[in-house]
Amino acid sequence: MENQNEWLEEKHYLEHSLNLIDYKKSELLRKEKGFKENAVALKKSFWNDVRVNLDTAEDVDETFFAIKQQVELLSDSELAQQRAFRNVKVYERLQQSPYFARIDFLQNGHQDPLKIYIGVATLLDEQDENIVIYDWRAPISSMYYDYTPGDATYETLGEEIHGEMLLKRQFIIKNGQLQSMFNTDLTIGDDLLLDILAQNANEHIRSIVATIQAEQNKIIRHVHSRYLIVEGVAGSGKTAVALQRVAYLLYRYRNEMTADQILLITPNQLFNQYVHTVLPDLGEDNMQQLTFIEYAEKRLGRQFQLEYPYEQLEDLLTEKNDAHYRTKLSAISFKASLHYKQLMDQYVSYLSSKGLLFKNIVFRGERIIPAQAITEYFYSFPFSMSIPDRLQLVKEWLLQQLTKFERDERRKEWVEQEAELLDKEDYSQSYKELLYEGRYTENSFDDFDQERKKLARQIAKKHFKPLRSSVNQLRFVHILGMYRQLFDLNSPIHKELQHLMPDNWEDICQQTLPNLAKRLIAYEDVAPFLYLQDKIEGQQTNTLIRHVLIDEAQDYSPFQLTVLQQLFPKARMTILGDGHQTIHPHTFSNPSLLDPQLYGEQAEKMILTKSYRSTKQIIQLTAKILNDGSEVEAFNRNGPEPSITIVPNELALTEQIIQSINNLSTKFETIAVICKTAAECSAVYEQLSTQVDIQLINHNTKQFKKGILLLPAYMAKGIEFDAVLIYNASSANYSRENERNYFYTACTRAMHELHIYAINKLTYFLQ
Ligand SMILES: Nc1ncnc2c1ncn2[C@@H]1O[C@H](COP(=O)(O)OP(=O)(O)OP(=O)(O)O)[C@@H](O)[C@H]1O
Repeated sequence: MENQNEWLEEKHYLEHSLNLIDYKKSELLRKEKGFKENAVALKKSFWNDVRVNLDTAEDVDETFFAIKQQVELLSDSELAQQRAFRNVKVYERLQQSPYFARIDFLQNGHQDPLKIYIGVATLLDEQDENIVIYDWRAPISSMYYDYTPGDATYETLGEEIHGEMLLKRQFIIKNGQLQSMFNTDLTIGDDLLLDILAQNANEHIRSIVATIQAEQNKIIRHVHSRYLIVEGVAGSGKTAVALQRVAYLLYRYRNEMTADQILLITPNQLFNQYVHTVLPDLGEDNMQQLTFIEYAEKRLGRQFQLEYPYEQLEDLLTEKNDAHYRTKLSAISFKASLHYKQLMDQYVSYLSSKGLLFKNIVFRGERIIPAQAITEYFYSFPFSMSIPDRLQLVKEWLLQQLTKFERDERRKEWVEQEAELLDKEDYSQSYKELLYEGRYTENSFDDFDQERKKLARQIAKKHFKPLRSSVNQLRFVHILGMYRQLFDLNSPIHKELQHLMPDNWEDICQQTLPNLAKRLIAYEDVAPFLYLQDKIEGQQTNTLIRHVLIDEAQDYSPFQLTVLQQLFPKARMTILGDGHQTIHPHTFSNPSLLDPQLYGEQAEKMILTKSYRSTKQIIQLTAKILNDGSEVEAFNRNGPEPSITIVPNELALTEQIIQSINNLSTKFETIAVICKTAAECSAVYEQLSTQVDIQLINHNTKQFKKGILLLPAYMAKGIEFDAVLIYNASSANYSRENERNYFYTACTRAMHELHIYAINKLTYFLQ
């Protein structure tokens, strides 16, 4: 009976909330309509309300301010309309499921407990006085995630509030209907979590707002240190937590920070799509998302060809020759290290007094300012001036020189010839300009002369424009030449910096120079190249970004971190990763971004040891791959034992895989066949695509649909699937110790079932 009463009481509260949401939404729609009409009216009457008078300087000022005022009115009105529109969307979301939990809290010293209903946004009553639903990010809501009924505390405005949690209740509300509710003694009801984790995989990661775990809640709400490092085992919710954290920061700093001031650095475009729906689901605008190589492309892509991270990986994973493999690996590791940064710093200080390289300035095939002259001018300034400051002066000087050259060119024959070839339009344009300048009188003797001069000026200016623009962009500085110079064993720099170079520097030079000769910047050279460019041309910064989150941080090098720190000097950072999933070679034998020592005293580290993605059986098997005694705590969810099948040849392997896909398709929506490389995927696709409907995923894929997928392990990074089939985990295919993490990453993508196949002999990672 008591239960029946509680059910009715909750149904009543839900009804009341839904009515209130309806009322608030219609009020807002009414207001939004008003804002819209206002904006339209303002646009219509814009010029009626502005008296344009440009007679005197005062009139110009007055006109300017009148226009400015109108623009401000219009943008206020449009902003209010946008805000209202966004809030309507929030109400629409609340209409589906207004809240997911309730806690009753009796604060020490108070008489009556407070009933706190928790949802994805705040809902106030008609008078906007009382809170009907609390936002999950409100300080008081924190207790839902942190405590079981009993003593509970939360912090608000720097003060700790103590009391007792009398009730903790969870609801499942769908389409505005109360479907179930249950009181719980556990921090977050295991049953609800189990239910959620047992669901099928999705094309997008889901919001975990109703089931955030206490250890995750700490990360989401942490605001004290500049750098927050989160090291968590595979499937522990790092990505999910990162997204909830963004939503939390947007709420907590709602008057100071907007979504476009937060940047999530991701491994690839596929991952970008995988995560991009969570914030809108939580009622927030999306943050910016960027991959490191995309940033580098923006800076260097027009002048150079860049090697992409997947290309570097493919290259190494397919390298059969052990000696080549070792050399490549050691070059990559060194270039990712802070030793290399030190070498680069020394190099830059060397360049301050000699060795800076410039390009000749060439006009119409003729060298008009030789590089040597630029060098002399540059080094005529005191060495105490920074290189970027001196370059600014060189730039000004070059622009002046170009003005002189431009003036001389006007009198040259090629200009006259070009003037004769001009069409009517150019003539009439120059005629109009002369009239405007008052130099064309229509009855003066020198009108023709004036026009000729004007055209000559125009032609010369047009031809010098690209040159000016490249001088303005400091293109006369030969960054590639200077980077190349570093690897020239005959250059004096080699002697100067030899003490900072590793023993195999000669091998490194041999590997690097052919690429640079082709204007190809290898992935391991990208961050150092950008670093050198910034040291010479001046630091590029983005001070707008206030928070940077780096997901899969184990795959970034210390050098890349330096570049990012310098690029975003005002940003705090959340760095999330798992050392066991390090797959990019530049991070081998370098300090990990998950090491707080890289950041000094401003860093705090939190650890997540429990995995939520996979069944207990999958976690037990994948933990064996690690082979270093690390513990992965499994959430208690059971499923079938993973299988390991050894087959004699490729034909048998294809048969087995097809059979398995057919079986699994009856239970699951997303099944992934994971190969080692894209090259292997292409070959397998040939065999499988004739028999099953399979999507081949490669580095160009931006989105995947539910179904059967075929992809290399590095593309599966950060993503998960109902069932995973590992294609050929043979000892021949996975034989290098460096590939252990790679193999682990592939296997840990499975949520419910994992099936491993190998030709002849299983990789020793699983023996
Ligand atoms: N508190 C939670 N409630 C519900 N689901 C959760 C929770 N925490 C994690 N999950 C689920 O566990 C799965 C793994 O989460 P996520 O991808 O964020 O883990 P990860 O640590 O980033 O994994 P990896 O490092 O292996 O890529 C996701 O399906 C996520 O929704």
